[in-house]
Amino acid sequence: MLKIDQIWKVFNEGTPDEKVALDHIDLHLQAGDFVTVIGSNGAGKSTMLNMISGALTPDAGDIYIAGNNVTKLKEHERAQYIGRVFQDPMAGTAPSMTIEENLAIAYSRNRRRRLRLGVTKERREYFKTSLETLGLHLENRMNTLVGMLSGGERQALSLLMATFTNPNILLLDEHTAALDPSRAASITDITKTLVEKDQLTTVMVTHNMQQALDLGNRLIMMDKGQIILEVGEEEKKTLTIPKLMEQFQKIRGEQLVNDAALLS
Ligand SMILES: Nc1ncnc2c1ncn2[C@@H]1O[C@H](COP(=O)(O)OP(=O)(O)OP(=O)(O)O)[C@@H](O)[C@H]1O
Repeated sequence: MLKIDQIWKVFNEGTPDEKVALDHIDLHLQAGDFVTVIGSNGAGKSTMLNMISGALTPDAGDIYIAGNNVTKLKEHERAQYIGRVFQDPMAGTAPSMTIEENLAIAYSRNRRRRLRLGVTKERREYFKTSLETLGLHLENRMNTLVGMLSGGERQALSLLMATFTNPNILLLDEHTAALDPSRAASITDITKTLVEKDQLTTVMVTHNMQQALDLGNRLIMMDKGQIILEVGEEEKKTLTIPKLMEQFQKIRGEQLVNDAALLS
């Protein structure tokens, strides 16, 4: 479903600030794979997500989604393949529109040809049922402006909207990092539910190692622009934070930076 083939990206090439952000990255995901991505600050995690979404283009290498080479497609041209939730709860939704209006926009994406008039009631029922799956009672607040919602509620709505079109790839970019622990836990649960419901192929960047272990069937660790560790389904079931730290030490010959967020 997703094939990242020898991606290379350097920022500020030829200047004193030159930085190799991605150093020949390879990643292949089968349909339904859910990979969690961890790594220290500046490892290249966001750059990799930006490559997949088309926000950045690689200097070398190719990206395939559902068998299509999308390397040269601009972000809006590959939006049909991708759902994305950002760290900032304000980023994925329109605050001056109601919950229902936000959902209607997300629902209509990629459905232009299939959209028929006169299904409003049906659609509203679908929105309600979908909102119920979040367990936040937002189905009773369809006419509330999204700007009035808490960060957690907004992030849950962003997740629902990102998955509405059944994207080929769901990108989660530290989407629980800005929330307090209980709201983050709730969004983690909702993520599990929504991804499992549609068996979405998912790439989730997180600084929270426990979350990286709890979610998904695969895990990768990045460092200095490289994928330095890939953990498959079976191994992931028995993986622990100390084991991960040990692996890092073995590969890099140094301790994983003592980053409080990474270890939270
Ligand atoms: N637009 C840019 N211009 C110049 N350098 C950049 C740019 N974007 C990222 N970088 C650099 O590329 C490297 C990888 O950055 P990236 O944001 O992908 O790391 P990350 O793993 O997501 O880090 P963090 O966990 O801190 O968000 C870093 O050294 C960063 O400073």
